Amino acid sequence: MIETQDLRKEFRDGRTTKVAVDGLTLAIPPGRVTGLLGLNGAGKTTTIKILATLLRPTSGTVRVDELDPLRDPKAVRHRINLIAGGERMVYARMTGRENLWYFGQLYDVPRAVLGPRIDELLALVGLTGAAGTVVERYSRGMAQRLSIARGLINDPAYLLLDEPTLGLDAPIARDLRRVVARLAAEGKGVLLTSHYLAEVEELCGHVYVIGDGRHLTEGSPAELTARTGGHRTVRVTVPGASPEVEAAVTAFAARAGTVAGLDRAGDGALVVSVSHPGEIAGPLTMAIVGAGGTLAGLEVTEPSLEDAILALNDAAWLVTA
Ligand SMILES: Nc1ncnc2c1ncn2[C@@H]1O[C@H](COP(=O)(O)OP(=O)(O)OP(=O)(O)O)[C@@H](O)[C@H]1O
Repeated sequence: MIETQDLRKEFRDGRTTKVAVDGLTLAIPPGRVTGLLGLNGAGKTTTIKILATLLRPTSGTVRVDELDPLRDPKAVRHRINLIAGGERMVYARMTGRENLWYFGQLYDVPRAVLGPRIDELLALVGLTGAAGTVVERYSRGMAQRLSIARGLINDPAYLLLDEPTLGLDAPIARDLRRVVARLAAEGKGVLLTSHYLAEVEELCGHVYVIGDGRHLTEGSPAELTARTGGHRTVRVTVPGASPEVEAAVTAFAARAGTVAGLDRAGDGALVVSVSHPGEIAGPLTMAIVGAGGTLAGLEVTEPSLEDAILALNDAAWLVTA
């Protein structure tokens, strides 16, 4: 388990002090993808750099399987690895395989282990065929996949992923997500920051939301969405709807404390759309059927984590403004 307690990082620049991380207490257990979310400048990268032993915290503690990175940096570095999507973390003049040899030797991976591990990792990220090609001839997606393999070369127990799919095409990003999910399923602890909330929603079992370096909230993506009062939208199509149906829908929405969207489709069918935090699909359809309408289609869109985070950030602004 990686645990932080009251982590704080200040950057001093002349007379001004910027508090990038302000009292964060986090847990990153094995076997789960843990998300770290926040707007630009929230303190995500600084936190990850502290966990990766690249920055010293101003105060607070970090423990990696009970080890203190300040006292035992070498042992900690053997347990963790960092992959930052925005940065080129491999050498352009070397081939994929040479890069992995190089980084494996930096981590003191025994030669007998390193050879087979490199083959496995190249296969995992789909670069077996390009292993002998110099990286400057790789596409951006290939270089990023090699960075993932590089991040696994020391077989870390914990993987710190800072925007791993940044700028990648959708199919390549999807492949990477599969790799990340598999690694967590196999027992690795993963910390993920990402601007793609759908990615966080798909992968993370638990998410910390931070703003201005401070803890705002945490929970599973579903819990966060529910807690911030996200609205689910119900869309119902009613062919040949009478004015009574329209009136019944409007009255139902008013009783539920919302407003119904009423549109006519090309074929004259009434398309009703109602947003509400509660379970309203059932009562809405009963109101329609009760007024003599028939249903041709029903679609429920769940509230997204994106809505939840935006709501949280608005709330944080209100508190700090
Ligand atoms: N070396 C530094 N010196 C001074 N200020 C810094 C330094 N590094 C980061 N900061 C500041 O600390 C705050 C947090 O930055 P950080 O990069 O951790 O945020 P982030 O959440 O990763 O943002 P982004 O989503 O834009 O990557 C920002 O206000 C940033 O300007």
